Amino acid sequence: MSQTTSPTARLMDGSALARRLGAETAERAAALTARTGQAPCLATVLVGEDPASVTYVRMKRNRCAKAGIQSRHVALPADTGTAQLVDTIGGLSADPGVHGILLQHPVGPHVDERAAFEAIAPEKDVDGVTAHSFAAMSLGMPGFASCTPGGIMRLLDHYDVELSGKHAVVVGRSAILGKPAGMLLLARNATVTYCHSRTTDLAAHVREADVLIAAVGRARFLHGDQLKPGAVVVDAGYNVGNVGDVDFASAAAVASLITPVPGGVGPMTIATLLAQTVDAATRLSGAAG
Ligand SMILES: NC(=O)C1=CN([C@@H]2O[C@H](COP(=O)(O)OP(=O)(O)OC[C@H]3O[C@@H](n4cnc5c(N)ncnc54)[C@H](OP(=O)(O)O)[C@@H]3O)[C@@H](O)[C@H]2O)C=CC1
Ligand SMILES: Nc1nc(=O)c2c([nH]1)NC[C@@H]1CN(c3ccc(C(=O)N[C@@H](CCC(=O)O)C(=O)O)cc3)C=[N+]21
Repeated sequence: MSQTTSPTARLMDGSALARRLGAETAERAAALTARTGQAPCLATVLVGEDPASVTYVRMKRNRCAKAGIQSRHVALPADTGTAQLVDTIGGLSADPGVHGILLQHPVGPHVDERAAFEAIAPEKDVDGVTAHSFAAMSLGMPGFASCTPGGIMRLLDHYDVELSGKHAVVVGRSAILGKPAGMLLLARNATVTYCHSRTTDLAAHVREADVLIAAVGRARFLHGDQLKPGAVVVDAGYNVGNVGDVDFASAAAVASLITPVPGGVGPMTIATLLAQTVDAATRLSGAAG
């Protein structure tokens, strides 16, 4: 064994864990369909034709099909206004054939995305984007977790990452990622620091992180030389060219555990969405778990 080999972090394999969770979800979907005669159904709503968004939604629908979950796609033109979008989502909220609703973010600057999210009935908010879901999650009440943060927590738990008393630093504070990720870590007794575009001396905060969540949306924004040795690094970034927010090679030499991109947080997001869709369908059908 060479003394000069740099320590290499263990990978947190999101693809493998997502496959396991997916198989479990497929079993639950099949059992529910057999019991009720109706398969769980996820409605996906996409405004415009942004190529990345089109791809994500297609991935989600393919994954649904594999798990025995029906999906219903609603494609709206790019110039759809807030009122029309709210109306469409309101219709899906009231439709008994739909159990979960996903509005793909972002919807474009001319639409009030918050208003559109709030048109999702809380019991169908399987993507965990409504104020109701955020509050429930933050207060430890029953409800759907925001999918990406929920997937991150499943991954951290699977790899037995201790969170209590640890310093978790979340870089990013968006409504569907950074902010709820911090709330879930806080609920698990981590000491949480949020960093964002107005943070002064980001590097000083990042250096103190036992657990680092990168949710910035800038390719290779964070590097190994900024990390505390042995840190657990979760890269939620998914940027053009399929690269994360963390420079993987340099970070893997310093971290104890790290998520790859692709193959880390992304698959866990979709697996969480599907699991929560079956949860919603189970509750809405009145069938026992
Ligand atoms: N794998 C998955 O399932 C998912 C991946 N993503 C990926 O995660 C990344 C983030 O997405 P999302 O949260 O939606 O992005 P947003 O653009 O909504 O948020 C980015 C956040 O990063 C902060 N930020 C931007 N620049 C800096 C900087 N220089 N220093 C510190 N903070 C900064 C912003 O701060 P401020 O608030 O001050 O503007 C903001 O809070 C993207 O790469 C996206 O593709 C997103 C969702 C799911
Ligand atoms: N309301 C809403 N909810 C979201 O959860 C949401 C959203 N809007 N808008 C866009 C982002 C992005 N996102 C991804 C999900 C999975 C992968 C994923 O599975 N990626 C694979 C690679 C897939 C491939 O490119 O082949 C991986 O990382 O291994 C990536 C990105 C969810 N988002």
